[in-house]
Amino acid sequence: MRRLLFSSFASVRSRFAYTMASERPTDTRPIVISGPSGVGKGTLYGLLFQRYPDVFTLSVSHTTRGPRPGESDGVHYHFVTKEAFQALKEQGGFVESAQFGGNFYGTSKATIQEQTAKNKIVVLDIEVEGVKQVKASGFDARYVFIAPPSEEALESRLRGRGTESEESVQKRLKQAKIELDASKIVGFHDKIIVNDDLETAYNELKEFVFKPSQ
Ligand SMILES: Nc1ncnc2c1ncn2[C@@H]1O[C@H](COP(=O)(O)OP(=O)(O)OP(=O)(O)O)[C@@H](O)[C@H]1O
Repeated sequence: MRRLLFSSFASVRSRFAYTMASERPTDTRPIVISGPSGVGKGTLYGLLFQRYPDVFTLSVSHTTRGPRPGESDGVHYHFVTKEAFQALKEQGGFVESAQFGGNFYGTSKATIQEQTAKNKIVVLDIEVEGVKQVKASGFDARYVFIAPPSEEALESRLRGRGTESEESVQKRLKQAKIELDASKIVGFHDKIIVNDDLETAYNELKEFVFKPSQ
């Protein structure tokens, strides 16, 4: 859902001491993070990026929508035409792609390879359908699901963020049920983190990410 909104984590980040660390995980596979909108995915990986700026990076998606003011090509998105998107899709160039509101979005294999070549661990923030596609593509990654402590907490975070219309809140809560159902499939995710207390959830994420590869 990052595609709809790159979340602000300023309000919660002030609760943390700002420390930049230099360790690197030994497992450098991309990390796919999913979970319902408003659960705190962006907040959690935002903290990881803030503390390990040289280690992690968010995958830059392709989109056929036009840039919004302040967005630059290659930074916020790779802005492409529908024809170019379709051509890349036909060549099997995406690990996942989807359509929202008449526009196409996708994560290209080349983008992940380029970011990995820059010695970065790539984080993908995608919805459950995308996660299924990434898995089906045989792409080697680690899968993390961020769960809310309760449906009520999720609704209150979504409303508290102050970014959604009532219609959008309802749409996201409906989609949340689909995301939560996927989290119940045994083995679908490598790690499920309940984002109740932020610091505890962040530490769980960090611990998982830095867990030595088996
Ligand atoms: N543990 C927490 N306790 C209380 N509030 C939290 C916690 N984690 C995040 N929040 C708040 O919840 C709101 C939603 O968080 P965030 O925007 O990171 O969610 P998201 O999962 O990235 O959503 P989207 O998928 O829509 O981008 C934000 O206002 C954030 O500050």
